Amino acid sequence: MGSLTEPKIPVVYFNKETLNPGTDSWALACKQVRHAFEEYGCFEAVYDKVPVQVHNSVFAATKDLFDLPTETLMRKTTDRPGLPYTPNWVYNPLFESLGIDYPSNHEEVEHFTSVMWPQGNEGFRESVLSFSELIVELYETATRMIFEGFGVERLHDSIMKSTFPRIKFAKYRKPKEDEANLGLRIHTDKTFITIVHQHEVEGLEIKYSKDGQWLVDAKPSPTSFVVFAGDAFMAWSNDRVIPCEHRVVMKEGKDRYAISLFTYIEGIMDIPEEMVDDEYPLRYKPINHLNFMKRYFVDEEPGLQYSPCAIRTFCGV
Ligand SMILES: O=C(O)CCC(=O)C(=O)O
Ligand SMILES: [Fe+2]
Repeated sequence: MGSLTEPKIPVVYFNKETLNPGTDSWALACKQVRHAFEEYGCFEAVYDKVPVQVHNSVFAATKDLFDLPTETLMRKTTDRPGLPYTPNWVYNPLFESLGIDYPSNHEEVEHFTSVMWPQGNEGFRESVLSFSELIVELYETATRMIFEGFGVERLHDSIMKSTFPRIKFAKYRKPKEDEANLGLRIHTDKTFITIVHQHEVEGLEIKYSKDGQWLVDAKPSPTSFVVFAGDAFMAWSNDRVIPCEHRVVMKEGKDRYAISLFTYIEGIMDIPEEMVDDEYPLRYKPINHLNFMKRYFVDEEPGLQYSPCAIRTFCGV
């Protein structure tokens, strides 16, 4: 007999009850996020701390950004690895994205804003800072829950100290009549954790790795944030968590915008001993995540960044 409910990614509520470490609701949420990561490699966080006006103004800022000429968007804003600007290139012709490192840091956002708008753009800077503070806080809380769920809360503070966050603004232009409607081809993220926040137009599709079926994706909403385990998290968890493949399909015939927080780990990331046992013997060497990024985003063919699990080749034992 078929299931009566649609296959969905798990939903975890981040609200007054669950956000209180030490309470039963917190402990339950820790179990839920661990289960979601082990089973699906992702979950939807329903997070009501982002006021609707912050949601609206950061997406208005995103539209302003992509209205700038391509030559402006190509300007150098950072020396850190990865691809700060991804133009509409051959792999994903509808997609372009641009990132800001340490997006809740005032100087970093000011620097980015002054490169894009030498005359200044206070509206952009302030909307990005207000939104980033909240999404970075969500990353910290979600990671705290995940670590507690796996019994490695002792490592949380050091991961936070070495986290390098980058916010990525993405625009997917609506396909022309003779164009395919694939916005972003199927991939896993090269991050430690990714949090995706969508604006109005749907399109994110997520695959359930255990049986390969496409899950009902999280619909855009000001309170919806999809938390993905990236390839570096897979290595850190010693393959207990397998990142889910996902893609963007443009179904609504409209331009689409999304903002994601991508996190990377600076320095050497060891595989915690708690992740290793008879069922999961050690599968990875300690990882320099940023070197992995350099290799797969800068030196190599850009297409390699979509190949799932490149991290196994990079640092598998
Ligand atoms: O736009 C989205 O909803 C997802 C973006 C994404 O998967 C990515 O940039 O890695
Ligand atoms: Fe992704």
